[in-house]
Amino acid sequence: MSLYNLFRSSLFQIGFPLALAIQLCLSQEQIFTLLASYHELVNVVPYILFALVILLSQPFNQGSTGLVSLLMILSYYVIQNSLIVPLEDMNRVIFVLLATLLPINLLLIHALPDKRILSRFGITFSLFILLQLVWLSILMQNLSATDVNWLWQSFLKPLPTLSPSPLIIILLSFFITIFSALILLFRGHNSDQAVYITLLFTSVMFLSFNQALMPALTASMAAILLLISIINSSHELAFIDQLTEVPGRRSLEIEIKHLSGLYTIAMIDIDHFKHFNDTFGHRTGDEVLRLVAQLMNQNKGRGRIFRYGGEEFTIIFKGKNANQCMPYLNSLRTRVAEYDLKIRDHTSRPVMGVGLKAEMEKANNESVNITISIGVADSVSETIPENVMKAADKALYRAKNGGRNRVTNLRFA
Ligand SMILES: Nc1nc2c(ncn2[C@@H]2O[C@H](COP(=O)(O)OP(=O)(O)OP(=O)(O)O)[C@@H](O)[C@H]2O)c(=O)[nH]1
Repeated sequence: MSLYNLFRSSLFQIGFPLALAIQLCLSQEQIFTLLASYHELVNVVPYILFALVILLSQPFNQGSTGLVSLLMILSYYVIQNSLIVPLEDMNRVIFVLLATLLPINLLLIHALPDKRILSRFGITFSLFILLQLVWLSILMQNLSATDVNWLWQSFLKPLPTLSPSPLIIILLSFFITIFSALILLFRGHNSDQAVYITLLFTSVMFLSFNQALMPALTASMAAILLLISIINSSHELAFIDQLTEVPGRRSLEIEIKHLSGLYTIAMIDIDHFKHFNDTFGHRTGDEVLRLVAQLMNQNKGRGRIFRYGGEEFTIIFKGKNANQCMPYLNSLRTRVAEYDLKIRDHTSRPVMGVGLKAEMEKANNESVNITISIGVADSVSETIPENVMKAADKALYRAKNGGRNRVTNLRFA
């Protein structure tokens, strides 16, 4: 698995914030000592970071991450301005309502569309949050301290030795965070990652609420991870091909600009792909593109793979001449040709011409094989990267004309 795929895997997206949260809990004493003289500043940092996330979420189309941050900034404001530890009387009501409503609102974001904050949907959700704040303040005015203390002792089961949070709140945060992690694991949207990160750190925050600086530290950690997630998703959108999940044309153009010394460029093209698409449908065609990318990824021969466009891929091998790359490219060609592709989704194919029906029925019972042609050129006789690429393209053209399913290097053709 490449480093890029590792970072993108749901397990990493769940495990990395979890490891950070555990580390934060374990080293809180040392961190508090380190930051003792910057108390005021540390308390302000979450506002700055969440405001930055909200601002960036708009142009980068990460509406859910923006809404998560909006919820966090408001909750953090309530914590800093209305909650005093140790929790007593009315502070207990604020704490319980906040520690209940925040995770539930965050969980709700999993089910909502990923729309920008400055959209009709985003504004409606913001008003919904505001409504809850109004309800909270009305409730506060109508509850007496005696009611609160009775509720606290009878139903919420405080665990003063473990945490300022009552047992029910700890369990609620715990289960909601696990549920969110499962959504991230099985669905894996960007918004799922944002909700999970925030739920995880708010759970830690409510668990160790009475520790100095802990609300500020957990909130800051969550905000930093949200910022990284926004930057990462926009990088992905710009540089990674969404279908095959390998770097796209823009990445290739940048890579080409930086090529020097010895290198080889291979241009790879799926044979008769138009016919394949026409016969089995565009969606099956997409599956083939993903499969070829996957086969290339499994054994890259230390090359970097890009989707050049359409059904064409490029591999750049640094520090190798074309001859040294031939065994790998030939083995890739053979592996693709020998791969028995089962046509899975017949019902979702577009309606096809009558003449293709027989071919389709045949495919219901049998597997299909595809082939690729490859053109190779290196920097031995040509030093300008664009020209090496043109030479590889020319070699690919020769491979196609020579009958396809072959690797051609013009120097040795
Ligand atoms: N399914 C799918 N098809 C694509 C995609 N991008 C390009 N294509 C199709 O790829 C086909 C490329 O066809 P051609 O360039 O004529 O080449 P070919 O049929 O592979 O023929 P040869 O290259 O000569 O073997 C076109 O039908 C495009 O519609 C894509 O992302 N998904």
